[in-house]
Amino acid sequence: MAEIGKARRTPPTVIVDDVHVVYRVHGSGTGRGSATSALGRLTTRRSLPGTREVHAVKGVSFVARRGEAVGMVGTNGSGKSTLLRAIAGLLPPERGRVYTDGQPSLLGVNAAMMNDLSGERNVTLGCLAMGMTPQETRDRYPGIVDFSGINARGDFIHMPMRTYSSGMAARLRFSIAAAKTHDVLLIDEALSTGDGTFQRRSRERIEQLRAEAGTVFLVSHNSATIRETCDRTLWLESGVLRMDGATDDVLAAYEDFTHANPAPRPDSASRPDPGSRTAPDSRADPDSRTNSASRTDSGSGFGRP
Ligand SMILES: Nc1ncnc2c1ncn2[C@@H]1O[C@H](COP(=O)(O)OP(=O)(O)OP(=O)(O)O)[C@@H](O)[C@H]1O
Repeated sequence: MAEIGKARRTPPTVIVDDVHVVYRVHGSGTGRGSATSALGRLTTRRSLPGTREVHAVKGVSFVARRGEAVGMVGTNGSGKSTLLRAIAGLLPPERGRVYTDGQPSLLGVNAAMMNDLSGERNVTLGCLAMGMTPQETRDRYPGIVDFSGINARGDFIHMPMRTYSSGMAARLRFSIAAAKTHDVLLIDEALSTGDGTFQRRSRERIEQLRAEAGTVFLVSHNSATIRETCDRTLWLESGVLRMDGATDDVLAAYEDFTHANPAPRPDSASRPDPGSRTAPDSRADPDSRTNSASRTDSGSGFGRP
């Protein structure tokens, strides 16, 4: 477990101890089965015949400390988002434990917002959901709208969110989440959306959040973003933590790896590496997925949503 320089002296905020996360994908079996047989499987914890398991995170351990911004890199399907969700307490580990000091907040580009409601209503709901009082919500509202830049080209904040571009929606989501000081803020690719100006503002806000004693995790495929934001980086590959260290060292090793192992071209998609990727159809149908929840071993520090 690598720990970086001066951060070693500050208290830990996240301890990930030998965490494994397994997805169970149902739907490749032949019939639906009876209620009695389903009940039997529940009580004996046997899987449905035809259930596929995806071992997305395999024995990952590390400690993150107050004031650190930790990048997370890895090729597609390497387990970065899954690990973030496990740290956020949204996916129970199959094995191992996650301990957090304070409430982790996951900010992903897919975080739920109400598309039929206006940006304004979403800001209010988001602030209340993060635990702000109605008065705090009213006080922060103008700052959030300003930060997002949503109104730069007209009065979009009063329009339904479904009229926003994906970049605008991501900016508003980031602005809502960044309005609060988080103990542990988990950001999944949020900075890669939005224009250059917004990305710069986001980086500055992450710096402030760090200074305000939080810990920030940032998943991104953009090495420049990771380099500018994080001084420590974790590299995940096929669910395994391959490297944990200073960002420059980890990115150099990761970039060597991706040059030596370029991503498969679309015409070779018919020959996937069965060890590293799930068949695409298992991600396509949300109803066919069940997250492994047979055993919840996560630490007591979690506030479950
Ligand atoms: N809900 C799910 N059900 C089944 N398998 C899943 C689910 N979500 C992710 N997976 C699988 O788990 C593995 C890790 O996926 P994950 O999304 O964590 O990777 P990632 O590193 O974030 O990928 P990317 O960089 O493409 O966003 C992949 O094999 C993926 O297909």
